[in-house]
Amino acid sequence: MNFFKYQGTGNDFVLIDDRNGTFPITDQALVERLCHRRFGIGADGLILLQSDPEYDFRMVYFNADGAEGSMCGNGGRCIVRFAHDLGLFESETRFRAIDGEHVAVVCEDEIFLKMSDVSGIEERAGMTFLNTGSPHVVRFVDELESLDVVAEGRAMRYDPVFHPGGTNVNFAQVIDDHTLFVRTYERGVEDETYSCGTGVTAVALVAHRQLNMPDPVFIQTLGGNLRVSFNPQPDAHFNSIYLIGPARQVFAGTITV
Ligand SMILES: N[C@H](CCC[C@H](N)C(=O)O)C(=O)O
Repeated sequence: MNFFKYQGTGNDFVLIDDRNGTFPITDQALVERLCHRRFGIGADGLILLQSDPEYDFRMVYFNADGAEGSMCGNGGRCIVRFAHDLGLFESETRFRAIDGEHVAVVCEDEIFLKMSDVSGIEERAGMTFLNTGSPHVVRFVDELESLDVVAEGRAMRYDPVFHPGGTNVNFAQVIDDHTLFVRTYERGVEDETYSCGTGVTAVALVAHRQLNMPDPVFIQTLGGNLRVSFNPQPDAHFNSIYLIGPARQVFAGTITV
């Protein structure tokens, strides 16, 4: 089986062209092994590109633990680049993911990915929580570089108010009037990743709502820079949300197990 490896701001994924639908989709142990950084290829997740009768393609995303995940923003940008590399579209595409339809545009190095509309921001047990396709807590801190993101993130990730699914946890530090530095503890990877697309989207919307940060919000992550553009609506609803940043292929190979 052939595979490709892509990364978007250091969030890395195994991409498989599964348009013939032969990937053993229920084999969670196989996906986990392929994502393992010692026993496999190594990745934060695995994504299948499948055929869809109504769209250019369908995205099926698995976290590194082998379970099918909710929406992945960086993975979404990576599969758009993959579909573009496969010649499935020229500059603009429509595809289906677990949270519904997405449109995206390839513009040189950058992918503009339209995210699902957001229908509110909640306070749960003192934590700011919203769903951008995946569930996210957003917490602003002063000293992000020295923060123990894994320990602090894990404590909230399993908090009973987020049962049964749990949540991803983002920590953000204000850099200037339109820029944030963000680090994320990702559920399903159960570790800090270099960047999380649905996470930085969540942070940008909360920064607009709570800190009046204007559109677009610029985000620095451990793996590079992203920006998030949006159209604010009453009651913390948002539409026309775009996650914008680079995504590229880093290698191609053959799975032999
Ligand atoms: N890395 C992903 C998030 C995956 C979401 C996953 N960790 C979950 O909530 O199941 C992103 O760029 O949006």
